[in-house]
Amino acid sequence: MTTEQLTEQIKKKKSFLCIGLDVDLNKIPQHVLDEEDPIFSFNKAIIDATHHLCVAYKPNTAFYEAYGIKGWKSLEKTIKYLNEKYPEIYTIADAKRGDIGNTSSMYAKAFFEDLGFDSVTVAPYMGKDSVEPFLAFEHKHTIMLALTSNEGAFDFQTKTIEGKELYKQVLETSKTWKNSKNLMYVVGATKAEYFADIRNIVPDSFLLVPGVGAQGGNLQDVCKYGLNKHVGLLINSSRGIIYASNQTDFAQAAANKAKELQQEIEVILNSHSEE
Ligand SMILES: O=C(O)c1cc(=O)[nH]c(=O)n1[C@@H]1O[C@H](COP(=O)(O)O)[C@@H](O)[C@H]1O
Repeated sequence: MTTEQLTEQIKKKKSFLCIGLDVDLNKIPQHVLDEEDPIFSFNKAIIDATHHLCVAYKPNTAFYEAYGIKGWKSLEKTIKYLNEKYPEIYTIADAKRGDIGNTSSMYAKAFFEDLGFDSVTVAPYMGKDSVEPFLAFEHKHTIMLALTSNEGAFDFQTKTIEGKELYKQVLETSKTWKNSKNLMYVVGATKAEYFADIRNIVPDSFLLVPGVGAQGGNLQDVCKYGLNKHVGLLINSSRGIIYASNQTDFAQAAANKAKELQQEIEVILNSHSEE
């Protein structure tokens, strides 16, 4: 999916919500555990109940890899279901990959070609030749970690090196890479005070913003400086939506939580379009 198509969906659905499918078998309702493929059954119910309220889903691959081959199969079934039943939905494989060039090419092939995701998250630590193999894929996006939501973001990302914070250097340098038009960036919702500076460096890029809900980030604070003229934001919530209930009403409870966020987003979008 192109960024233009994603923006169209955001305007049509009045939502830039991304729902994180971080499925933990210890947290899902007991009756779903009796199904043949509990992870897929859980995802399918959540997707069917929430697809009209969001524009994207982001399975974090750790939650699938943790269950071995079975987990990987559940991930494959989930992305296939999304691509077949809801082709208008944008999909993100949250895998945080990145390695020497030929290895990165294989990671890109796995997520873009084999599984058929629209995008994948990557870490920038290994530099240009570790990210460019992902960027080579036409109509696919590489979502690079810029300033993450966790406390450890202050260990390296905000450190000043040769007069500039590292996360700023990552953003600036990545703009010089081949096919950089295929880049999006991860910025944590817990880092709202950094959005103005980030938007100065990447005014037109999409930002994937995790950390609202369970991690305490605030939607209004993020939107104040995070929005750009095309909207340019995807706000992710995982636990705050999918574990709203662990009873038989779990899918409806997730939809209610998603609806709360979507309505908040709709108000923001309406006032943004009037500016
Ligand atoms: O790349 C990410 O999505 C990510 C980056 C980041 O800085 N912080 C962060 O929480 N994430 C992911 O976003 C999701 C957040 O989940 P919740 O805190 O449950 O909403 C998890 O899958 C995290 O791995």
